[in-house]
Amino acid sequence: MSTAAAEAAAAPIHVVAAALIDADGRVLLAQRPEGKHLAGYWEFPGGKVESGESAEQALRREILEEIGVRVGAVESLIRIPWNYASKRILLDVYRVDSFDGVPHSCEGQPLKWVPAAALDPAEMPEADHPVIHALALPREYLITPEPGADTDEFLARLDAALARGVRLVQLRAHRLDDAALRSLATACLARVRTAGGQLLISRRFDLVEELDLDGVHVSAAQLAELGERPVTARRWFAASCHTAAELHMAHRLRADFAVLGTVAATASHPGQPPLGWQAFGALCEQSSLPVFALGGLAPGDLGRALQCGAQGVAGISAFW
Ligand SMILES: Nc1nc2c([nH]c(=O)n2[C@@H]2O[C@H](COP(=O)(O)OP(=O)(O)OP(=O)(O)O)[C@@H](O)[C@H]2O)c(=O)[nH]1
Ligand SMILES: [Mg+2]
Repeated sequence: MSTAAAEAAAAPIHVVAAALIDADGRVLLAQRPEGKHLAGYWEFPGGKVESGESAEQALRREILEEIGVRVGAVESLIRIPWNYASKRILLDVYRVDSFDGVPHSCEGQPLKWVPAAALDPAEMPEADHPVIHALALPREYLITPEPGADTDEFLARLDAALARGVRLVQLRAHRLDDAALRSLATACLARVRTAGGQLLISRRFDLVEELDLDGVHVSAAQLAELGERPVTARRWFAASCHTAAELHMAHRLRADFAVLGTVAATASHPGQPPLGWQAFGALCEQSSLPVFALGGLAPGDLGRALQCGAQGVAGISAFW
């Protein structure tokens, strides 16, 4: 085999797919036909990029061919490198909220609309599981600073962030005793839930069920010691990562998403050399998880993070 042929053989198959969303927040799924790879599973409509086509052109062509609608604006959602036993794919998924026409089955495949919150990983191909999480996650992830003595002020800041539109919050309180932590977590949870958001707790997976929190966010050091996913599938399991090895470990332990940094220099972690956007983007591309950019960033860095293939931006000081 020539070098070029070997490289082509090693390249993953680029597959584009659409998370087509209707006005009621339901997502369109198509059932894979008998006799094909992953027959019977429900997938996002789409297919392979042909040579000479851009990903977006391929998406528009596939959606017109398979479900007969013209796609409007598209938003890149997540790119998932995935190895099946028989093939390697890059599943490149776009969120499509605007389209012309009524989706219908053009190739005989059964179709159904499923509320985004009810997407069931058990009936979808494994490579699609991170897509379900990417659809459920917002673009901003607030990590609280260590709470001080003034709880009222802390809760007022949280309220202000929720009023600004934050919906995913990690309570990061490492210095409180257990009683104070339980009480603060309960107070935060009530506020976050009222705003329709979700609250994760840093490190303390032992408190998730007890306090009915929405999930846990573990440190990279904890990740290295965990033998398995520490919370049930209905809770979020997130991990802090700094390297490709840690992202890989997060994936192996079935984390739902990762936070990767430090992207820029930050006063809160002065010892950590920043990755910079380029290295951040390269690590994001290799990961099959939704990844938030963290470290020295502000909400205004979202565009840059999305260009790198990130789910969004996470932060403490500039978000608080
Ligand atoms: N369209 C689509 N394909 C997916 C998804 N998830 C996933 O693993 N795949 C895989 O991506 C590959 C590309 O699918 P495809 O629609 O172009 O091709 P196909 O297997 O139907 O075969 P074909 O060569 O006859 O077109 C398949 O192996 C499929 O199993 C998904 O959500 N949507
Ligand atoms: Mg197809």
